[in-house]
Parts: sequence; C-alpha cells; structure tokens
Amino acid sequence: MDNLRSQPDSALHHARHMLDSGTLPPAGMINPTVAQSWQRCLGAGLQPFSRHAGADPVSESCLALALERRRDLVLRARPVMDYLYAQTQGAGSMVILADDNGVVIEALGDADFLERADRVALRAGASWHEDHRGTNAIGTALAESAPVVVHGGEHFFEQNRFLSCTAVPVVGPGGDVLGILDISAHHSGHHPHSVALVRTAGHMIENQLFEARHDGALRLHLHSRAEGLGTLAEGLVALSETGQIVGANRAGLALLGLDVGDIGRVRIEEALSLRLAAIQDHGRRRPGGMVSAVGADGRSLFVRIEPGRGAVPRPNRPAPFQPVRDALSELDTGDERMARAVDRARKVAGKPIPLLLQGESGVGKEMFAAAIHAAGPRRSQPIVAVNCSALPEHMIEAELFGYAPGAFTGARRDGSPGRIREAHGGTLFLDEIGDMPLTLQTRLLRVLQERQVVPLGGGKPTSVDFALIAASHRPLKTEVEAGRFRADLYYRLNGLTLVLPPLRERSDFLVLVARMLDTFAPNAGLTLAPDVADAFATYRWPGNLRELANVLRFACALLDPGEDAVGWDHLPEDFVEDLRCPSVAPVGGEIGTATLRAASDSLIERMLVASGGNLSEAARRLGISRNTLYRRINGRR
Ligand SMILES: Nc1ncnc2c1ncn2[C@@H]1O[C@H](COP(=O)(O)OP(=O)(O)OP(=O)(O)O)[C@@H](O)[C@H]1O
Repeated sequence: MDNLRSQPDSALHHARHMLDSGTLPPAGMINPTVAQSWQRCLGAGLQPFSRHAGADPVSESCLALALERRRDLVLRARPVMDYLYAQTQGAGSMVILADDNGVVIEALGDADFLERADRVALRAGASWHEDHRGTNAIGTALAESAPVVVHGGEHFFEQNRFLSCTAVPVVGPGGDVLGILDISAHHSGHHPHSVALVRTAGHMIENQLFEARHDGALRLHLHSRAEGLGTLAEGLVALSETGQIVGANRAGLALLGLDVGDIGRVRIEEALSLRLAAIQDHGRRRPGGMVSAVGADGRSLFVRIEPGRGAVPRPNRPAPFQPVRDALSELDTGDERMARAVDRARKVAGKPIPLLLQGESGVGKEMFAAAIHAAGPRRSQPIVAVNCSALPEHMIEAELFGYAPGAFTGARRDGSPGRIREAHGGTLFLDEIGDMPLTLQTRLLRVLQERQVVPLGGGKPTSVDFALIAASHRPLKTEVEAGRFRADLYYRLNGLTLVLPPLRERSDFLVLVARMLDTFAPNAGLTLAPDVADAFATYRWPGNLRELANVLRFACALLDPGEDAVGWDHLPEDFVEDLRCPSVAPVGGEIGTATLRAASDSLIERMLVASGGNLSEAARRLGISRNTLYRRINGRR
C-alpha cells in the first residue's frame, strides 16, 4: 500500500526543497515509491524546473496508431471511463486512459480542468512516461506495475505540482499490463475515495477484457465466499478442452496460488480439487451451477461453472513460432505491397539505416513511421515529428536546431532545445522533407553526418542519437534531378525507400473499411450499404486513407440509433458529388495522353459495371440524366 500513501505536508515540503536543489531526501522522509521514482528521474538527467518537460504530444497519426494498437482495451474502457467520470463530474477532474508506453489515448473531464491540464500537456497524444514527465501517477504506475497516487509536490516537475493523480495498471487476460487508468484532479480537490474508485473501474475493464477474450470457453468463477461470486472481486479462470488454464484475472490467479507465468502451463487439476471430467459434466448438466472445492493451498473455494460453447480458447500468449503482433503487423491488413513494406521495415527497425517513406498524400506515411518506432527498440523514447512544409522558412531552423536564450526577437527567454535534441534516444520523423528549403538541407546534412547539433545564436555542440525516418509525397529522386533537392542529402536519407501504395490500388480496401467502422463505432457491427460499397470500389480516393477515414468518421456521426449500414444520406454532400461524378483527370497521370472523351467513356463503363448494368443507377451515380447516358452509350457503339 506504500504506493498509495502520501507523506505529511511538512516532510514533503522539506523533501521537495532538497529535490529542487538536486539532492534526494533521506530514506523514510517521503513515500518510498515516490523516492525511488525521483531517483530514477535524477538518474535520467531530468531537472525539476525544466520548462521543456517531456516530449511534445504525438501527432494525430501516432495517436490513431496507439488507439488501433490498444483497440480492445479502448473498447472495454470507454463505458467504464464514462461511469468513472459520472462519479466525479463537476469536481474539477479528468479520467485518463494511457497505453503501455504511457501515451494518453483517451481523456474526458470537466472543461475548466481539461484546459488547465492542457497547459502541462495532460491530454490525448502526450506521453506521460516517467522518462518524459518525471514522477507522475501514470508513468510511475507503469514503472512499478502497481497502483500509485502522486499528490501535489510529489510530482517531479515543478509545473505538475498542482495535480493529484491516482492510477492503476490495467492487466490483460494474459497478464500483460495493457495500459493505465487514471483520475487526475487539482491537488486541493483530491478525493480520498479515488483510489477505490479507480481500482474498481480497473477491475471492471480487466473482467470485460477477460470475458471478451474467453467468450465461449469453459470458465470458472471463484471466490472464497458464495456471495462473492458475481461481484467484481471474483476470480475468473478459462480452461482449454484439455483442462489447461489458458487465461485468468488477477483474483483468479491469487485464489489458485498461481502467477502470470503459470498461464498456459498449469492444468486446473493441479490447482483445484476438481477433476476436469467432473467440471465438464457439471457444466453441461447444471450450467451456471455452483460447487465447492479446495485450492492447492488448502483453502475452500466456491466455484461457478460456465460450460462454454465447446470452442477452444485462443492461448493468451502467442506460441513461440507465431510472429508477434505489434504496431507494424497491425498495418498489414492483407495487401501484398503493404505486407512487403511492413516486412522490409521490420528488418531495418533498430538498425542504423535511415528510412525514406514515399507515397501520395494520405496513404499513411506518418502512421507507418509511428508504427516502425513503436515496434522497434526505441519505443519507450519519444518519436518527434517535424512537418517541414508546415513551418515558415525562417522558423524551421530554430524549430529543428534549437536556439540559445535571447537568440532572436520573440524567442523564449530560456531558449529551446530544438526538435532534433528532443528526439535524442528516440526517432526523428521529418515529414514532407521534399519541401525543405535548399539552405536548410545543407545544415541538416551536416547534423546527419556529424550527429551533433549547434543551437542558433551559439552554444556548445550537443551529440545526438536518433533513428531517422523521412517522408515525402514528392518523388525525391525527381526532385534531385530537377535540382530542387540536394543529391547528397537524398542519399543520406535513403538507406531504404519504401513506397506505400495508394488506396485505390490496395486489395484490402474492405478490411480497412471494416476496421475503421469498428474504430469509429465500436461494437455497432456497421457495414456499407451495397450501392455505397460499389461506389467506393470504383472511386479513386485522391485523399487516400485520410479521405476514407474522414468520410467514415462523418458517416458514423450521422447514423441514427438502430441504423447499421452507411448509406448515401450519411455521406458528406461534397463527397457524394465527387463520388457520383468523379473527376475524369486520373490521379498520378497513369492514362497520360488519354483524351477526355476516352476517359469519360471508361468512367461510364466502370459505373455501368458497378451498377450491375442498371442504367438509372449508373446515371444517378454519374450525375447525368438517364437520356444523356443512353445517348452516350449509343454513341459509342
Ligand atoms: N492503416 C491505417 N488505418 C487506419 N487509418 C489510417 C491508416 N493509415 C492512415 N490512416 C488515416 O489516414 C490519416 C492520414 O495518415 P498519415 O498522416 O499517416 O498519411 P501521410 O501519408 O503521412 O499523409 P501526408 O503525406 O499528407 O502527410 C491518419 O490520420 C489516419 O486517420
């Protein structure tokens, strides 16, 4: 329980004073969990007064990827977070779900507190890993794999002292920490019951993950008292058809005297005084019935048996020969070119080989870069993304290389480390590198060669170590040939080039649609109406995955309760126009010299095929009258 106790204010005040001058307080002065965390932070070179605490929030794509990676957790956690928020609403607090890297993936709370929290980057997309934000409930609960309360001045960074936060790890059915659930509030409003509340909510999520994972399997509900069955405190155990324990929640493991490593190894008969045949028989004859048994340590237990549907549950841990599903694997949804790109990216992940991602705008280059980072050995360090086309030319230099205090008018008083130094230890992602001005290309090249940064306005060169990923929708080789991009920088960036395919050429279109619908409307079982699916299949998707995601997000918002198919009425109007009357100009110019007439003939033909030969339907989609269509068809014959 040490993690959950805060020290008296006077002792903490004194300890804080010592920390601020760079020394650790003596043992016993503050909560030992906080003391250990402070020690880790000082060891990592963090400074309590640093204004640059933490890497900047991850981008929209990194967040989308983190959400995708922890999709099951997010699905189960959302309703529980709503419940938790309902208990604390109006008290100036927020409820947070972070992933197992400490990145906040969901957050909801009172508007005024959200605004205050936003000022210290306590918001979706930001990493609250201890390495980035010092001692804090999310990061420290991750480091300790245990519930933690961090109150006021126990936070390592001065700027976070206004917070009081309570966090619990959420453990998956296989025993791995999947993420962290947290309640954060102003320290003056800290509620003593928040620990119990967050713990209970964490158990709710864990039990739901267990049920979802082992739905259909033979399951045992355990408790030392009969009335404890059916409560949040009950133990849950899933069995294979041969009686092996293939999953268990924390209470289940504790009641059977097992630990996480026993999952997949121990048979139920070794942990409980019941024979598998008797369990199966009882489950068949009296599903949901209760029996009593004795655990391996001699304690009496009540057991409720759910017979399951005879399905063999999936093992919790992948067998050794199975490839591990990680962020990169999640991007391989069945398209051959994507599979090849994922495969090649995996081979270079962690090696000092710079990666260049090419492909049209919106094909998912940034998301791919985030996945490579998340699947590689630097994943606990930041990925720092710089969009070279979004910054005015005079700003890019300061943004990238940092600047000394007072280096120019309008600069921050205490200078800035610059994005390259922020990426130290992690990954630097240079997006739209093709748009970087030539003068800056020269400076960047020098940094890449020397691996040292000199801030604007002077200062000592600092060594930097980062993995480099660059991306551009412009073909960089052509840019080099046209003299707009330095050839030597191109060869520095291009350790391996991966070209991501445009959406219209991907063979996994329907899988992508299904996954997006499931993300935007969890558990709603949404599909596309058949005529919309046809139109989607023939559309060229110039905005690629970004366009598809935007359209489906919009459609999900417009669906009425009970509706389960995306129809024309759910689509944005301007998109419907494009869909029914798409531009005849080919994207990427692959028809090249085709005449307008030939292009529109081909469009008519595709619409006719997509409409199954139904002229009215084809005319509707083309945005022309049936007569015009009829004339055009006859004219071609
Ligand atoms: N594999 C994916 N699954 C689901 N959505 C995706 C996927 N890849 C990309 N997206 C969606 O498309 C959006 C754009 O992706 P991303 O920013 O990675 O593309 P990009 O190629 O870097 O674009 P640009 O060249 O314009 O910077 C993301 O925010 C996300 O909504």
